[in-house]
Amino acid sequence: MNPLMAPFAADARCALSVNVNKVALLRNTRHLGIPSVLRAAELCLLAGAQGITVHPRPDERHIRASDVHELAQLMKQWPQAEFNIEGNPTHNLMELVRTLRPHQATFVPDSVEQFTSDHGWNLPQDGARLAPLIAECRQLGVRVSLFMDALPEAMVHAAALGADRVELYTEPYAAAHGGPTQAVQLARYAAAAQAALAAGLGVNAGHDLNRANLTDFLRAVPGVQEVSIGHALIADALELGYAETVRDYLRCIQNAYRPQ
Ligand SMILES: CC(=O)[C@@H](O)[C@H](O)COP(=O)(O)O
Ligand SMILES: NCC(=O)COP(=O)(O)O
Repeated sequence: MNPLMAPFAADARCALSVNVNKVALLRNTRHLGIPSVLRAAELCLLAGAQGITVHPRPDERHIRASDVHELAQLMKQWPQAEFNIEGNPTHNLMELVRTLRPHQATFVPDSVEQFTSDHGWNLPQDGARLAPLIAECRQLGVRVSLFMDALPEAMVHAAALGADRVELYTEPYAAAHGGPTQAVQLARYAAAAQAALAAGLGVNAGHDLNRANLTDFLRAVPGVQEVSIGHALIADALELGYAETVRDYLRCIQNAYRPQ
């Protein structure tokens, strides 16, 4: 085995799920099939990532439905790792979930041509549309996570809909990191996570997390079971390679649980 690929003793408390959207974005600028989304996922898993995330958008600007099918096949070779498919369940997500039954479906309230995700569900307002789709996923054996702003009062509504987890939308924290409002933001996320845990939900987090802001986030926010990271991680990998980059993110997670 290539020594660069030796397994990394990752902290099991918080899984790193690598979002490979941006590999597909680069691939789609030619008709050559490079860089390979499948190979990227495989290299990240070999380096110790505990999951792969994709967010196939309806316009297929990056991840295509065919990528999701191929990745689902690949994931069968990685029984300890999880496959997380994100998207709007009223657009293209449910068809993929019904066919492929990933470990987790993350419901995101994006419009069809959304530039990137920038808000969570509005609960209880969106609840009536979501409840039957959540129930269907759970019947299929697929865990449901709802993409949510860090609003403690909304967590009880997410639990009442039957969701298993929430994914806290972390862009506002990432934007505040290193500035005067970082502590205020972290307190908001900690309160939202506590409310989610108290309501019986698991807690995921993602959007604009990176090597600079990840450890501080996990130190402050209790019970985060999974972070899904794509944009910054794939950008880092262009400089460092997938293996070194994934390991560096796993180190950031480990450091969060070390005594300070
Ligand atoms: C829900 C979420 O935060 C991510 O899925 C993010 O939206 C990635 O999507 P893009 O890669 O299209 O920006
Ligand atoms: N759910 C968030 C995700 O998958 C990746 O978001 P980003 O790191 O690309 O911002």
